[in-house]
Amino acid sequence: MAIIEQMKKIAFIINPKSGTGRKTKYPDLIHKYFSEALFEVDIHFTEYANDGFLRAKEYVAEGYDAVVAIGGDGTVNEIARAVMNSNTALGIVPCGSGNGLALHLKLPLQASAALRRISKMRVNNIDAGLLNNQPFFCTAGIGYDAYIANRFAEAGKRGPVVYMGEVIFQYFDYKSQTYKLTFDNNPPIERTAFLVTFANASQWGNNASIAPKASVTDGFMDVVVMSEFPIYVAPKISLRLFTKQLDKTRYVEVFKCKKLLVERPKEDYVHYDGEPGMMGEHLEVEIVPKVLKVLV
Ligand SMILES: Nc1ncnc2c1ncn2[C@@H]1O[C@H](COP(=O)(O)OP(=O)(O)OP(=O)(O)O)[C@@H](O)[C@H]1O
Repeated sequence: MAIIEQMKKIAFIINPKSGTGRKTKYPDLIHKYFSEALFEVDIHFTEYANDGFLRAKEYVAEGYDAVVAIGGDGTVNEIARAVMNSNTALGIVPCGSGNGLALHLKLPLQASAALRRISKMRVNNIDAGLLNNQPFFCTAGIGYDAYIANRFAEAGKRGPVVYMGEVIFQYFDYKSQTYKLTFDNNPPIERTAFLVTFANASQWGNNASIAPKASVTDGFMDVVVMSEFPIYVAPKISLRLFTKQLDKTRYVEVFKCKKLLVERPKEDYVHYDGEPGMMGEHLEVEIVPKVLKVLV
């Protein structure tokens, strides 16, 4: 961990659509913690999806020391993608529905506390994941969680209540799939799985610890393969998910690797940091060590 000295230029990108709370309070709060004497501050409210990525790229080109994402994991992903492999650090003020990376990094969840922490400008370098070259920083996945991410996006409403509703009601319709998995240089294995999560960090968000032992600085990805389970064990699995013991259930296998090839029956849903997407039957997932500077 190092301290960035003479930190001057910091930008804040606010996603007004993230989570459920209003974002109008942020400019005043930011000016409270980032005095003009010490910081050159710029604030940008996103106007459309991917605006955060494009604006953050401009901040990188303009030599900003940090770009702070004020939003959920989708906003964090957009800005992290833009600043990775540069000298610009990512800051996070979590205000989404899941806040997976912020929770994994144990960052303050409350806005004032998060801004105060960011103003200290402490930097750590973390790994990133690539799913068919699409960067993710927390988790990406296929199977049920990807299906849910896509359903949640289609629901048009945000928030944990809508999300949990999707998780519970879609369970009954979802059919597990068979995947061929090749970890690093090992012989391929086949698994029929309810979901497969590629974890750089431990969290899906909301403290649901899908890969309790995952580290964002170890240069490895934890791959969680969950097989289909009878509905009566769902409460026990949920309990283990929220008590960081999911790896102890017999429906879960965890593999550590740097690279994974997945072959699946057809083009299908994926998610990266909870963002919905569609990809082909061949997937290549890998970890790229220490490519993102984060304010911790
Ligand atoms: N102004 C905007 N209008 C519409 N969509 C936007 C806008 N700005 C950003 N987005 C998109 O909003 C989506 C959701 O944002 P984000 O993930 O930050 O919030 P969330 O879904 O509420 O939180 P979480 O991911 O933690 O559950 C992202 O896909 C992002 O690209």
